[in-house]
Formats: sequence, C-alpha cells, structure tokens
Amino acid sequence: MDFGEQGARLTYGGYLQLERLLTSQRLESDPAAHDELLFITIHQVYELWFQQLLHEATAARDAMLDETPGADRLWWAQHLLQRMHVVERVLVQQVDVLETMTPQDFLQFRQTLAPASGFQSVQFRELEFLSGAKDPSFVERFRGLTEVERERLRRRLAEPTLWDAFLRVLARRGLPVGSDAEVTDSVRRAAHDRGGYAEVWALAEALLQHDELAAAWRARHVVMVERMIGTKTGTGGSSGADYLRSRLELRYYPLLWELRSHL
Ligand code: HEM
Ligand SMILES: N[C@@H](CC(=O)c1ccccc1NC=O)C(=O)O
Repeated sequence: MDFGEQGARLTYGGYLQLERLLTSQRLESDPAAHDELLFITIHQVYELWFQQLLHEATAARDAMLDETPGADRLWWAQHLLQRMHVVERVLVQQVDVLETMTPQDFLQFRQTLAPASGFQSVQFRELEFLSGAKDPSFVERFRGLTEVERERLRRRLAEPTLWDAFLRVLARRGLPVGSDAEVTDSVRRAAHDRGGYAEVWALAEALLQHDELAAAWRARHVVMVERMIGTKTGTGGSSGADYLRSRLELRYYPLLWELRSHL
C-alpha cells in the first residue's frame, strides 16, 4: 500500500507552508511564560480570519457594484455576507479560549508587549473602513506602521465601502438615494414590499447582521479586557477599558438601525 507515499509531489505540509506557519510564534518573555504561546496563537488566528473576511467583504462589495447588463450577482454578495457572519461568530466565541488565561499569568509577560496593542491591527482597521466606518485619524495616529501598511489603509479610505455598494444596488432598483431621508424611505419601501424587493431587503438584513456581530465582538472584547486588566491603562497608551467602552456605540449602518424606529 503506497497510499500517502507518492513522494516528490505536493505534500500536506508543503501546500500549507507549515514550516513557515509553525515557526512564526516567537515569544517576547524570557524565561518563557507558559501562556504566551496561547496569546500569540489566538492573535495569529484572528489575523488569518481578518484576512479571510477582507477577501469576502471585498468580493461582496464588488458583486454589488457590478453593473454589467444581465450580470446580476447580488446572490453572490448575499452568499459571501452569510459566510462572513459565520466567521464573525467564531471570532466572538474564540474569546473564551483566551479567557482560560488568568490575569496573573497574563501579567507574567504583559509588560514585554508595550507599546504594541491590538489598536495597531491594520487588518482590523481595514475591515472597519471597508464596512463603512472610515476614520482617517486612525491612519495618522498609528505609530510604527510600515509604508506598505499605511498604503493599504489609504487605499481602503479611498475605495467604496459595503454601504456605498448597497446604495448603488438601491439606485439600480430605481430607489432614490440622494439624501439620508431618501435612503431611509427606500429601504422602508423594500421592507414593506419584500416580494418586489426581495434581494434588496435580504442585503439590508445581511449588512445589519454584519454590523451586529462586529458590535458583539467589541462588547465581548471589553469584558475580557476588564477581566484581565481591570482599570489599568492599555499597552497601546489608551485609557484601556474606558477607551474600548467609548467604541461600543460605533455602528456601520446607523440608517438601518434608525429605520427600526420608523417601520
Ligand atoms: C488579554 C487579552 C486582551 C487584552 C487585555 C486586550 C486589551 C486591549 C486594550 C487595553 C486595548 C486598547 C488599546 C490600548 O491602549 O492598548 C485594546 C484594543 C484592541 N484590541 Fe485587545 N486585548 C486583548 C486581546 C485581544 C485580541 C485576542 C484581539 C484580537 C485581534 C484584540 C484586538 C484588539 C483591537 C482590534 C483593538 C483596537 C480596538 C479599537 O480601536 O476599537 N485584543 N485591547
Ligand atoms: N493592549 C493589551 C495587550 C494586548 O492585548 C495586546 C498586546 C500586543 C498585541 C496585541 C494585543 N491584543 C489586544 O490588544 C493590554 O493593555 O494589556
């Protein structure tokens, strides 16, 4: 039986670049703190999922923007947004794994991390920008960004968001999008004529779900932070949990939330 022994061809480890992947966990603590491997692994897994989410969100946006006559790809945008929701639920649940670390075990290596912090996650900020929450001040406030990273953020600031693409979908369906009031009226019309505007309403709900899951992650993250460091200031130089609480109100699609009060 030579199953699995065909040699000299593509291998599992080669295909997945495991040599690079599994040697990319370098501890800062010396002597090594037991829990630092978990801390690095969790963050690397987050960044891999962020990369996947950016891949899906970019394609969903492009599918909504596609104006090629006869090439209606809204079903594809919808499919990708649903996948994003499932990944986003994983991101929220994954916090449980990190919470198996006690605060005193975290403190064994926490001081070696400063001034690094999740605040500097470029992909996290790209996701916020692409979703619709563009804030150029983040690009300026970022310390220690490489030129490539800075350029990636600038490009995300310049390109259309998921919300911009959704507005194009409304306009193509003959629904006015000239002002916030018009957009709200248009989505309300879709909400009350779901037979006539099935895809529009489904996309609005999928965007709202994406927004809700991002809010759930922020809420989960801040509670973990309180559990780990209480009211201490962050390694990134912010006030810590207070700063993170100020971010809880962020919504990507405020009009979709306001609509709820006027349906
Ligand atoms: C022990 C666990 C963690 C603690 C104590 C913690 C703490 C903090 C603190 C205090 C901040 C505010 C910035 C600062 O001054 O440092 C922050 C921001 C942030 N953290 Fe964490 N964090 C933890 C785990 C994670 C994980 C696993 C991720 C996943 C990638 C993450 C992603 C982020 C992001 C994206 C921000 C920026 C949020 C924003 O600006 O809205 N953090 N974290
Ligand atoms: N900001 C955290 C440290 C931390 O969690 C962290 C440090 C370096 C890289 C990523 C991190 N994760 C989230 O902020 C703290 O103040 O304890």
